[in-house]
Amino acid sequence: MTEPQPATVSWAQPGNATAVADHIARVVNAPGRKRIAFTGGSTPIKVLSLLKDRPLDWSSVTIALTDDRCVPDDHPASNFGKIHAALGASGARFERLEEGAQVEPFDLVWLGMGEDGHVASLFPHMQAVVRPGPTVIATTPIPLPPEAPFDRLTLNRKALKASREIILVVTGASKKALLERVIAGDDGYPVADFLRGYGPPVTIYWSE
Ligand SMILES: O=C(O)[C@H](O)[C@@H](O)[C@H](O)[C@H](O)COP(=O)(O)O
Repeated sequence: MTEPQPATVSWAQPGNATAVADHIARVVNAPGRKRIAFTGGSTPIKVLSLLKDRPLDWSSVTIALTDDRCVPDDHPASNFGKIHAALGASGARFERLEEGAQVEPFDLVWLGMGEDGHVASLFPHMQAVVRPGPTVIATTPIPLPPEAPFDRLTLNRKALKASREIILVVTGASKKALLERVIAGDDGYPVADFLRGYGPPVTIYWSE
């Protein structure tokens, strides 16, 4: 087991959806089998449609989710539903979130971030079933966010950090300002654990 390293953080230039799709395509095209954890939320929609239209060979890829809302796959809030709609016919293998399941390491973890600095479904305030090791846990945000008022399943911190690298894809001035505060030393947000602790290198893709 390699010694944990302090996380390094870099800002991609450009940080737009095309650049994110290029990064993911490089991982997909690498030799051998790959595991990629996809974020949920609305930011990925543009990247997913770019990836869907690219002639990539997904047959060696396992697509996992960083987290999901506890809703049926055909519910508009389902992260699995969104990702499967874009890549379900790609030939990739899909790995569902199963509470308590041990999670294998990833080649790439793709995170988004909420305005409160949450990543995956690790919220500043939440009920959470704490489990040892890299695993899937159940969380309930406190308060329930109006845009997605649901219980969640999420990879825990250890599972999210068990990756060769992390990309953090965010839009808008307020999220950029939050990240700059965290990088400058503010530990008051869940994202801080990934930018200032020990863990894989993080590339931030930011756009307006
Ligand atoms: O299920 C979710 O909501 C996500 O996994 C979550 O962590 C998301 O990345 C942020 O909430 C940002 O969401 P937006 O991209 O919609 O701003």
